[in-house]
Amino acid sequence: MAEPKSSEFHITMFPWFAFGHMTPFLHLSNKLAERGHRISFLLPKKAKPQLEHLNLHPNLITFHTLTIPHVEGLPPATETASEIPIFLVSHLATAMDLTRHQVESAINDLKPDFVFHDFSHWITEITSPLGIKSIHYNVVSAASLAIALVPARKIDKDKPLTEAELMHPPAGYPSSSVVLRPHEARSLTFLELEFGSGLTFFERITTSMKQCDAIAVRTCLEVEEQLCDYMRRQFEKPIFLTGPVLSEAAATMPLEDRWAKWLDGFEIGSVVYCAFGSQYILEKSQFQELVLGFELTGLPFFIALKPPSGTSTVEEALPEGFEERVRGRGVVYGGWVQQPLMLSHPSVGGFVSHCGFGSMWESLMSDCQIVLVPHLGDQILNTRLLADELKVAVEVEREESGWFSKESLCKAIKSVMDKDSEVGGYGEEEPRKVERDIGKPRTYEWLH
Ligand SMILES: O=c1ccn([C@@H]2O[C@H](COP(=O)(O)OP(=O)(O)O[C@H]3OC[C@@H](O)[C@H](O)[C@H]3O)[C@@H](O)[C@H]2O)c(=O)[nH]1
Ligand SMILES: [O-]c1cc(O)cc2[o+]c(-c3ccc(O)cc3)c(O[C@@H]3O[C@H](CO)[C@@H](O)[C@H](O)[C@H]3O)cc12
Repeated sequence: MAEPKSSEFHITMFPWFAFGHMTPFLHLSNKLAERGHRISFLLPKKAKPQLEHLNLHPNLITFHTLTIPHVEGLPPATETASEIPIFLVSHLATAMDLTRHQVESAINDLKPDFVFHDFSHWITEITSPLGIKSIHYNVVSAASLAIALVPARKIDKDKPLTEAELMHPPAGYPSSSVVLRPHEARSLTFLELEFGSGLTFFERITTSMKQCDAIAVRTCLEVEEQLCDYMRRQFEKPIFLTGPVLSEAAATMPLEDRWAKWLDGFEIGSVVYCAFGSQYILEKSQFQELVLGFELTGLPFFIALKPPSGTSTVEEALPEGFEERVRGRGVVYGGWVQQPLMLSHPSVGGFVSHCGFGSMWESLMSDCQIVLVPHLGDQILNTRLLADELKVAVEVEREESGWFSKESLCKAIKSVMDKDSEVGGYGEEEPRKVERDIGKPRTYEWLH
């Protein structure tokens, strides 16, 4: 009699060389390892020491490093997207494609049951002949995918779409609120640009999603049911939803003492925290307007942002006299903080976010009121999802040029933080959060 097939799988992870991708792939690996599955995680050499502390199951999750070849146009020794400006990432995609023979030899040696991948459109040429299932795991919202990266979005390399055409969602797109406004259409022009040698971003991702055995998305039905259904119809294949898959490693560490002590000095739910993710850098004038907007609220605040362009510290970029005026109630910090722990500190009651997909989930899973200031493509769509479709956040009003004033930021913050306001108003006993209760995320299917 044949041996019964083991229900524990061996899975190879091969994410895009950006921390916004490798980190959620590792969180998913932790969840799968919790269920007894074994993971071989392929990543650039330099990324390994930065991710090791997030590996909660070193007995089951093994890192396999890749040597990233040099590609003309990239600074020497570049291995991840966080080391280069955004306009150079296309060359990093070329470098990723050049690791193909290393990936092929790893897969041949490891013989996994599944390969989870995202930006390697060629992976099925390796997995299919070996009978290995490939899963394209998307770490961005279903909204961002459904509006831009589906077969119904007709993109012809030889006839680029105009901004007006890009603004219109593809045929059958199910939402009238998760859409771009006319002046935002340019945020999708990158779809038609080369991403790696000889193919566009659109071609890379849609080829990968068409050829894989199944698509997975880091989302849940409560938040994106219709959009996931649309994706399933577009690609005519199963869509597996993983839920938000947040880091459990982060929750086990304490918040840095200096920040915990500072926050302890304020009333419950009174401090507004602000951060815009790992990539975006504000212009100096917009940075100054932002901090002045916080000053105007009169509320305690903690801003963790990179120094704006043209400066090397946040201190040198602050407006005249700002530090003295907000001393004791406001911090502007130019370094990295433990965001999930900041959001769960009892004194923090508001989060001003760029709505990157990681921050979007962290804000939804926290008790904070949410104010959104999106900057790039998918952040705008995530913002529309939270503010206009789910109505659990408030978006800061911008001018057509993209500029937001200190007054509009202050107005948005006060609208959610003010006890007497319509959205943020206190009920009988507890502060009433903008309606939000997604409880345990519901997924279509989950890899057991
Ligand atoms: O000071 C900080 C700032 C940020 N963070 C963490 O860094 C992560 C940032 O990830 P986000 O997805 O929110 O934003 P990023 O801008 O870094 O990511 C980018 O790539 C992935 C896309 O989905 C995002 O939309 C895009 O903005 C969050 O998990 C957040 O908790 C900190 O821990 N400390
Ligand atoms: O900006 C984006 C707008 C949009 O509508 C869709 C996407 O999709 C993806 C994407 C991410 C992961 C996938 O498996 C598929 C699609 C985006 O990814 C980002 O692309 C950048 C290239 O311009 C890259 O630098 C960044 O690291 C990716 O996270 C962006 C959008």
